[in-house]
Amino acid sequence: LVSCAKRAKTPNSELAVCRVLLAELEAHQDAWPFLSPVKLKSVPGYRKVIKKPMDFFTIKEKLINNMYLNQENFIIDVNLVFDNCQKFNEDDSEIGQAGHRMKRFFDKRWTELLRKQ
Ligand SMILES: Cn1cc(C(=O)NCCN)ccc1=O
Repeated sequence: LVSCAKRAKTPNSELAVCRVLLAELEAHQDAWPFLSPVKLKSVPGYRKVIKKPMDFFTIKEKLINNMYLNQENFIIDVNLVFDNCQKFNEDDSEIGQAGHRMKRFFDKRWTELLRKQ
């Protein structure tokens, strides 16, 4: 048969990759600073400095509630976690180092997973 047009990627297959990626992020040994929202009451200055807090638990909730229309919106939120971390923490701090390691891991994995599609 004449080759048919490439089937459009259904949104849920795009989001399936996001669920796989998020599970890997949560399981990473350096994920501990990012697993839940930063406690604004117990971290002085965080509320003022970080305009758009984000964390892996919030991302999971948004995935479950279909609040991501595509991969791009998911990637934006994950990168927000790491950008917030770099803004608020010194690079040589425990949390700063964890953030850099998590970002490197994420960048590697989503290019691997997306290049495969
Ligand atoms: C990502 N991040 C986390 C914390 C924190 O205190 N997390 C609780 C770990 N149990 C503080 C600053 C920050 O940028």
